[in-house]
Amino acid sequence: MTEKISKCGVVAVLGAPNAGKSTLVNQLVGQKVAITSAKAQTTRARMLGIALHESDDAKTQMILVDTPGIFAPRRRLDRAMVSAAWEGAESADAVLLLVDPVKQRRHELEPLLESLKDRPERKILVLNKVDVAKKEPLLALAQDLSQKVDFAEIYFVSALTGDGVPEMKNALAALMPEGVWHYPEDQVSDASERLLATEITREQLYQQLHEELPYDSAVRPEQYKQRPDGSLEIHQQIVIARESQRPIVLGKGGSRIKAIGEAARKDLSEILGVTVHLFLHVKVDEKWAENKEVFEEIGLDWVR
Ligand SMILES: Nc1nc2c(ncn2[C@@H]2O[C@H](COP(=O)(O)OP(=O)(O)OP(=O)(O)O)[C@@H](O)[C@H]2O)c(=O)[nH]1
Repeated sequence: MTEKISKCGVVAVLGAPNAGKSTLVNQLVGQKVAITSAKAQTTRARMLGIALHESDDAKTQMILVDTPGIFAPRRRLDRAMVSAAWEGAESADAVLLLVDPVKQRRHELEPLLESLKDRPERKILVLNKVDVAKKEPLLALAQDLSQKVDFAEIYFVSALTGDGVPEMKNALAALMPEGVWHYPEDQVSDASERLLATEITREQLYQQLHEELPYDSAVRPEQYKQRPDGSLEIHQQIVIARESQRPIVLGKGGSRIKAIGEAARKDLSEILGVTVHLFLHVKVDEKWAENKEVFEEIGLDWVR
């Protein structure tokens, strides 16, 4: 029996906020590594997912860079998100542009298309959400976008149901260069557990507070330690910008924060495969978004 060729490469996943990048990365990896939510701009940290692919002649490791949604930055926090996105796309072997054909406003894609145009990597256009999109406008959009950028391939998928994803994954794997794997076979993400844990809590904040959640909130890791029985004790701080936001997060008699903590704890226990004890504390810090230390803790570089 001949040995299979080893291949390894980086795929940058670009797209507007809410296009479904995190859902797609999770689908390609086969488990939850990036958080998803119905609210735009959820992805703050640059998270990696690692997808494996095997064909008749090759075993391929694809390092997926799940970039934060790209949009015109104003605040420092937003600028850091955008800078992290482009850093992710810097040395990729393929760039995948993911578009939500239902909600995406065409003109808002313009800056992204413009910057993609001259990039040297192979570019792949992926139109997402085919489970809810109508066929004719979808084809028209594909045609329109490929007039602007020279896409090597175009795929129609549903990141949610997985429809069309295996075909797209085959094509991506074929584009990866020969080389040794960068990560061990069982590793699915390079995000540290500490950071992943705060992302899980933040996902619950989004899900349970819906529109009431102040945009300028963050979850900071405080303590992360293993107890002698092997279980994990995790303390996190939910930072909000104003005292008036505290009752929203706490809920009546603390019921909200309790539900948030309970759901996050369950999710974390499942993902990490150990019993988790999660403690959440609410802190008011008007200036947290101007604090370098907080930025670094939540996995962002400090940009001016
Ligand atoms: N119907 C449908 N919904 C989808 C599909 N893919 C993603 N979604 C939904 O679209 C919303 C956004 O998905 P995310 O994966 O969080 O999007 P994102 O691009 O990572 O968003 P940011 O973190 O804001 O950059 C979620 O409610 C998903 O469930 C799909 O194929 N079909």
